[in-house]
Amino acid sequence: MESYYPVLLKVKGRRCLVAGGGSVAQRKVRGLLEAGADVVLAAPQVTPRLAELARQGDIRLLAREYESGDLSGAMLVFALTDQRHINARIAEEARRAGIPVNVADEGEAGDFILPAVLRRGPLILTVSTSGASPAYAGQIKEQLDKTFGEELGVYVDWLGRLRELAGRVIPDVGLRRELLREAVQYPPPEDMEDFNENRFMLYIKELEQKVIERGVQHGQQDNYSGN
Ligand SMILES: C[C@@]1(CC(=O)O)c2cc3[nH]c(cc4nc(cc5[nH]c(cc(n2)[C@H]1CCC(=O)O)[C@@](C)(CC(=O)O)[C@@H]5CCC(=O)O)C(CC(=O)O)=C4CCC(=O)O)c(CCC(=O)O)c3CC(=O)O
Ligand SMILES: NC(=O)C1=CN([C@@H]2O[C@H](COP(=O)(O)OP(=O)(O)OC[C@H]3O[C@@H](n4cnc5c(N)ncnc54)[C@H](O)[C@@H]3O)[C@@H](O)[C@H]2O)C=CC1
Repeated sequence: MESYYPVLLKVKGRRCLVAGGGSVAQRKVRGLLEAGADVVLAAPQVTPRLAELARQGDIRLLAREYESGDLSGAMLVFALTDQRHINARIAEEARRAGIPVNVADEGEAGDFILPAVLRRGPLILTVSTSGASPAYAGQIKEQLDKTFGEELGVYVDWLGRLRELAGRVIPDVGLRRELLREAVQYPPPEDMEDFNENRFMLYIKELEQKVIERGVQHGQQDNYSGN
């Protein structure tokens, strides 16, 4: 079994070439669009949903078989046809062009594989079995879906704003770090929708006070090292 290296890629506005227009392509295109990719899809037949996306202008459809050269200028390539030899040919062309490729019918033949993905605003939970059992990755995602509600997205958004604010108002790196670690010990506040900067400042002050008190207890109030 391969040992894969997980990353989160920035694909916004970047061209991603998808060959194939079946249910697998539909799932992967949805993930690409969620991340703002510029999707070009080559396939003689596509699902109704993919046809609709093309009609709406959300993806560019080349309504024909994949042709050599279609992948030029792409950041990522997806070989998702039901023709094993075609997928292998596309993977070979991508490799020659130095473009990472995902191969649907033989994961290990590609350069990268996709995890099951659950999004809650900026919080992204991903699950992979390294190709051992895609169905199990999907099942764990379903379990996470029940555990992690939509409010987690609001909470993480809020933590992002707290962090941005802390960056502006707390120059001391060590204190800031203590504070931000402390902040995630809090349960999500009930009234996050009523967020305003004053409330935020109160929250930060409260946390800051806690950190300082703890520093005093340990006789380290002037000794935040930032490490
Ligand atoms: C290697 C990988 C490469 C890649 O596609 O990137 C790959 C490869 C293959 N999948 C196959 C089959 C199935 N794939 C799914 C579902 C998903 N497959 C996904 C990823 C991956 N699939 C990568 C590994 C990820 C990992 O292991 O963690 C998910 C997680 C993400 C996504 O696709 O977006 C998505 C779930 C998303 C969700 O639920 O949210 C189901 C379940 C279903 O359809 O309900 C089945 C049938 C049951 C089964 O086989 O388990 C086959 C055999 C094809 C054949 O028989 O011809 C191959 C070929 C091979 O084994 O190499
Ligand atoms: N990686 C994964 O998560 C999974 C992978 N698979 C594999 O992925 C393959 C595709 O699965 P589905 O989408 O369900 O198949 P599908 O049969 O629904 O769709 C196949 C698509 O490939 C297109 N196609 C055929 N020849 C082509 C060519 N020369 N150029 C461009 N497009 C071409 C067809 O027009 C069609 O749109 C399956 O053969 C299977 O081996 C299947 C399930 C999950």
